[in-house]
Amino acid sequence: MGHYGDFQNAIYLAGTQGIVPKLPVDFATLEARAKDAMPPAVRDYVMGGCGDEFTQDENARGFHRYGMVPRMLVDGTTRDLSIELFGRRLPSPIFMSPIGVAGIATPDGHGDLAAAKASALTGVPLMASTLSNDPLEAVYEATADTPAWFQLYTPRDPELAASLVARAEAAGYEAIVVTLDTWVTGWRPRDLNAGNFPQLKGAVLQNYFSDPVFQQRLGCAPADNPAAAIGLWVQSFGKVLTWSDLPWLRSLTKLPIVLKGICHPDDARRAVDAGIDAIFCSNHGGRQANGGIAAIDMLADVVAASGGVPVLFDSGIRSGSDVVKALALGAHAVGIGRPWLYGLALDGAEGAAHVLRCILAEADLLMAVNGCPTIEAVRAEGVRRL
Ligand SMILES: Cc1cc2nc3c(=O)[nH]c(=O)nc-3n(C[C@H](O)[C@H](O)[C@H](O)COP(=O)(O)O)c2cc1C
Ligand SMILES: O=C(O)C(=O)c1ccccc1
Repeated sequence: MGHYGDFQNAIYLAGTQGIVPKLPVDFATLEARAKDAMPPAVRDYVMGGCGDEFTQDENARGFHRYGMVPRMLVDGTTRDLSIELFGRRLPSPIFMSPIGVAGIATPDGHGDLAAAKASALTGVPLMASTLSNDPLEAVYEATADTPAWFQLYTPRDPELAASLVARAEAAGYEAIVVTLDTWVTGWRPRDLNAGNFPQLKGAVLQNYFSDPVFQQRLGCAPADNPAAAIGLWVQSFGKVLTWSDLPWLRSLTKLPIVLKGICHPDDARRAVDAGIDAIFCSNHGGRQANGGIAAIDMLADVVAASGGVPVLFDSGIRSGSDVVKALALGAHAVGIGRPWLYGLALDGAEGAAHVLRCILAEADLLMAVNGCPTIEAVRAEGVRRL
């Protein structure tokens, strides 16, 4: 339960004292500012996608194809944006999607801790990436009282996979999110033209370097032989998961398991039949495959196929209105990706928190204006396809 729209009052009130927000409240200006602020290697990696970035652009453009119709004479004085997920009541329906290079997006190299702090400041859960500049235990600590989930890039070495999952569970993460679409890297011209792949320079590999199984396989401390450590990471990364691996994944943890990267309703159905706890409809922000349909255009079908199992969604969310549209199309919770990273790059934890607050404020005010003060009402009202 939150009055997220109050953030707007605070901005206008500060304005009467001549104070304007440190960061922009809209995505376009934020992106332009972040573009200038990020070092080129981070900028290309974060802003770029696959091929000519058709799918990446379509993800955001796709939201223009849906419109809400306002309802009047509804008492929207108090709004309830809370949801229930993984046995918890969460104050809002948004979460921070995993971003593997957050660690190098702040000058101190501790962007993952700053992201976790933004989560703590806002109550918006962080889906912490396997690719991190700080070990997952430290990232979890920094999330404080806000629940956090661990995103798993499943290593080829089953014992290393088991170790990462066990560490995440022991640390306190409340779900394991298995990303399915990134066992091989998609064709990314911006990074290829610059010959830039941060992981190969040793960035964001701390979850591996701090892992006892990884260290045992390496035979020395990663710091003693960084080149060998990076080489072992290259060998370890990217298990090719198939349906037959789901029982093994299930055996690794008691936590809820989420599958990230499902866009086809048949895949959603099969995952639900296999006992998966939640589906994450996402095309990785157009970073893995170009030429694909906008993720938002598949959401309703995935929801219909999931038979009531919660469907998380991301890819192209840029504003509060995008969040509300995704909810109206049946998403249970909505992931924010690049926008929080841009906030983080501009002003650390405070910058990421600012972006999340803006998105929540817009969603809250939109629900008020549209006469849909609860998420149930948003879903019942739905959206029109233009
Ligand atoms: C720079 C960057 C790094 C990412 N790293 C990861 C990752 O480590 N794990 C993962 O599952 N998804 C990763 N993603 C994908 C996001 O979780 C999310 O699906 C995507 O950003 C959604 O698209 P949008 O940001 O354009 O809305 C990454 C995305 C970006 C932009
Ligand atoms: O950049 C990404 O989106 C990402 O998550 C990733 C991670 C490892 C290898 C390739 C891509």
